[in-house]
Amino acid sequence: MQPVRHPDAPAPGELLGAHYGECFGCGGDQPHGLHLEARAGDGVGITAEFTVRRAHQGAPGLAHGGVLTSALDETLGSLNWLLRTIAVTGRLETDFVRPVPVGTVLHLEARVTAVAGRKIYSTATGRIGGPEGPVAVRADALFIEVKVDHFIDNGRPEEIRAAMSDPDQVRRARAFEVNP
Ligand SMILES: CCCCCCCC(=O)SCCNC(=O)CCNC(=O)[C@H](O)C(C)(C)COP(=O)(O)OP(=O)(O)OC[C@H]1O[C@@H](n2cnc3c(N)ncnc32)[C@H](O)[C@@H]1OP(=O)(O)O
Repeated sequence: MQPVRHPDAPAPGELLGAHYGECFGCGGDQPHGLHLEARAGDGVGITAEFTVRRAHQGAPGLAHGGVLTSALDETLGSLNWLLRTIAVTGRLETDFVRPVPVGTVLHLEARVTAVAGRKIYSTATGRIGGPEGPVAVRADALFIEVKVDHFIDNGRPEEIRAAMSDPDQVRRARAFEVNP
């Protein structure tokens, strides 16, 4: 099925903000995290930027492939905001096309390609040298829709308790509420 942008999705161009302050991908409270900033795009699409820092190296002066995959995963996960669905990564296949030096701004773009029941198919690219620059990484993903209980039942209790007692966190979680 063709993906459908939820009527209450953030407007195109709107900065999405972090879904969880401790998230390695987007959280502001993770000193070595990616601090990825995502914006709603047109249709069921997202754009995001991530600056590769020293803490993200694999080889001298180059980004670690797993970190680049994390940036793609986070960007693809941000598509949840547009579907207003809670979904987790089930499968993620990454192509590394060009090396990415430290200091690079990775310009990411992701979109949902199809939805089939609980399965959400999506694709993403990361470009260097500008939003129209050459593709350095790309990924195809399958996200699976879950209930909020997925996190409550599986997360370590102390973090779950802290998140549930934080009104800001509860407000952010509501943006992902399952469609009525
Ligand atoms: C804004 C938010 C940002 C978030 C960004 C970061 C996103 C993440 O990194 S999330 C963290 C990483 N992911 C995880 O921890 C998920 C761990 N895995 C799980 O919990 C489970 O395997 C889960 C929930 C994905 C699926 O389990 P379950 O709910 O029992 O579903 P299940 O019935 O097995 O599968 C549902 C469908 O998906 C398919 N499926 C599930 N996993 C896969 C897979 N890996 N590959 C292919 N297909 C799969 C099944 O075949 C099934 O298809 P169908 O309906 O056609 O029969």
